[in-house]
Amino acid sequence: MQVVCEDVRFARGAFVLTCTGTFGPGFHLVTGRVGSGKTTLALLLAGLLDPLSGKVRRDGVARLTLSFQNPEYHVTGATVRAEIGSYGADVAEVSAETGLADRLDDDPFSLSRGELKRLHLASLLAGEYDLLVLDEPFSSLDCVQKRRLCRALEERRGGITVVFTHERQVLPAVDRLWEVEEGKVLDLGAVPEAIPRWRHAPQYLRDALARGDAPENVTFRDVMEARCRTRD
Ligand SMILES: Nc1ncnc2c1ncn2[C@@H]1O[C@H](COP(=O)(O)OP(=O)(O)OP(=O)(O)O)[C@@H](O)[C@H]1O
Repeated sequence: MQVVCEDVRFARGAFVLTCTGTFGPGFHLVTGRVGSGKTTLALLLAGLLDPLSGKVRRDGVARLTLSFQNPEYHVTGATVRAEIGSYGADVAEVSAETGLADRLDDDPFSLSRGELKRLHLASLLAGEYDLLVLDEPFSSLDCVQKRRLCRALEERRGGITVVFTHERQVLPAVDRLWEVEEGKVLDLGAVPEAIPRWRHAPQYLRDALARGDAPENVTFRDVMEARCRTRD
């Protein structure tokens, strides 16, 4: 199973995105500045945009989904109950997990942005996908929810998970790092070898590298463990 970008080129006015690379099974983290082309790449990977030239091949991918940054884009149900059901997810489970058991008959648009994001992600992650593309899944979540989301993503087995994010504090452990620089998609390689090449690395990771520590992954916990190892 893999998503292969073969000489992909996409343009909108002056903006051009290019990508050659393979998203294999595992967890991919894609970062880049505002407007660098992350959402464009997410849409191309999920097949919601077609390249102008080149090809996005989805080998062995039968079930795929894309989570938009704005949870409102996903709403189709008139009630929270109907909304959870629209994903094919278990209403009791998802409502308990999200603390929305007493809001089942409410309009999803009456929820706060964070509540709606949580509802969307919990409903979505109840499903199984060969390719799961998440655009800014951490936005609108508090720290506790971000950590829960990291755990849920890390626990996924099999398939390809691609997370596009600006998040700088709470990150999941990942297998491969990518960066988008002004439309150019760069495969930095597998973690941990890719970490020193990561220009968008959060400050805690930069500090660790500057100290000479060698974290095994990108989470704050990995940095703390590397610090302990170095001191030993
Ligand atoms: N529908 C559109 N029409 C014209 N230009 C667009 C359109 N959508 C995006 N763009 C432009 O394409 C470029 C890349 O946008 P994209 O949304 O992929 O960036 P991004 O890295 O996801 O940004 P952000 O971090 O703000 O989410 C930007 O310059 C953006 O203004």
